[in-house]
Parts: sequence; structure tokens; C-alpha cells
Amino acid sequence: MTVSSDAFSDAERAGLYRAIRERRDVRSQFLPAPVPPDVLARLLQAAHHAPSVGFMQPWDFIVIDSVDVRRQVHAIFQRENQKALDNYEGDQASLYKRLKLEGILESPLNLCITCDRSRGGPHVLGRNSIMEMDLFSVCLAVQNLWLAARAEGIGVGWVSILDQQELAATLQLPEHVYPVAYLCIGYVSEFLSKPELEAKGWRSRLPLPQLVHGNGWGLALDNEALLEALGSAV
Ligand SMILES: Cc1cc2c(cc1C)N(C[C@H](O)[C@H](O)[C@H](O)COP(=O)(O)O)c1[nH]c(=O)[nH]c(=O)c1N2
Repeated sequence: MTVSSDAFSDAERAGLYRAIRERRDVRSQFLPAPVPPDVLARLLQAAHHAPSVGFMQPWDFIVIDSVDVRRQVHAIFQRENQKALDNYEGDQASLYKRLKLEGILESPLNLCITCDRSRGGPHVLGRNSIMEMDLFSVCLAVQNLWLAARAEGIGVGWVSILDQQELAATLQLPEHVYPVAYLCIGYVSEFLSKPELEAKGWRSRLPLPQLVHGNGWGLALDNEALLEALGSAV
């Protein structure tokens, strides 16, 4: 059997891995410059080319440029963020308060990527046993858009500190449509070299070898070559 030699060129691979490594969740660095329609169209196309269970393509994209709608979503965020603060005490609570966790009003564009749970009828190939597969598919669309945006020099921030029902009502979603990702999108003053939560001392990236197991949860990996290749990777 011959192996397909259709691998990307070195430069293409470098570009892809760079987008993966340098993609950031952006909250604080948005600029007001609008995202041109042709660029936004490319991002949506990237999202639309994500894999999906049974080729269901359960996503819809709600483009939100109305300041009024964004203000309503921002108000939901503020209420939910206040509730979230109750989970922390002392130093952690003060650090949490200082974190910037959304760019809803500063970014020129918000986008909600939804999951139409009824698309394609009640039986979807591959979603027979695990019903959440449609939601997972939408997450892949989000990630495609996020990576494409990074390659375009555009920042994306995911805001999940939102009451799902209030968000759905604000965006007039029908019952069978679930708002998976509320995203803030725009050009940025800079892309941070590491996650903002890491830069601000909230949490660090875990060492990758610690997360790779062999044949079962917590079992040591019995593959010397892979262990060596992983080295002290993060
Ligand atoms: C499903 C989901 C939900 C959220 C996030 C991400 C994802 C995947 N993240 C962003 C998250 O904090 C960020 O991805 C990590 O801190 C890692 O940073 P980078 O994305 O690598 O910059 C995020 N960030 C934020 O400021 N407010 C939020 O509500 C959320 N919610």
C-alpha cells in the first residue's frame, strides 16, 4: 500500500501550526475598525467547512452588529459575572474581579454560532447513541473560524458567562436552536504571546506528557519513542 504524499509544504504546515499556537482568546485588545465583509465571509466559510456528525451542518451564524442587541447581551454578562464571582473568596475573588472576560461592546462585531438540534430530521447518522454530537460539531465550526481569524490577524473572544435562556430570548432563537458560542470579533492592537488567564496568574498550561495515558485513564504510557518525542512539551 502506498502512502499518499499529499502532505502540505513546510511553509503551509508552519502556517497552520502557527495559527494553532498563536490563536488567542481576545478580550482586552479589540480595535473598533470594522471587519470587511469579504473577510467575514472567509471566516464563515472556514466555519462551514468544519466536520459535523452525519454531515448535519447544524450551525447557523447570527451576525450581531446592532449596538442595542450587544448592550442587552452585555447586561446579561454583567448579571452572570456577578453570580460567578460568588464562587471565589479572598485573593482569588479579587483576581477574578480584575479579569476582563468579554469584549462585547469594544469589538465591532459579535457572532453567535448556534446548533439547530432538529436539522436533518430526528435521526442523524452518527448521533444515534450520543445526542450531544451535534453540539460538538458546532464547537468544531467555532474552532475553524477561530483559527482562520488568527491567520487573518483578527481576534476572537468566546463569552460563555451568559444565561443561556436569556441569550436565546434576546436573539429570538426558536426552541430547537441552542446558542453554542457567543463570540466577539475584531482587529486587535496585539495578540498576547500566552493566554490572558496565564499572563494574569489565574492558571497555567499543563505539561502535555502528564495528559497522555496508555490504554486507560491514569495508566503510564508504554511507548518510549512517543515519550521521548513529547519530551517536556507543553
Ligand atoms: C467553551 C469556551 C468558553 C469560554 C472560553 C473558551 C472556551 C473554549 N474562554 C476563553 C478561555 O479562557 C481561553 O481559551 C483560555 O484561557 C486559553 O487561552 P487562549 O484561548 O489560548 O488565548 C472565555 N474567555 C473569557 O474571557 N470569557 C468567557 O466567558 C470564556 N468562555
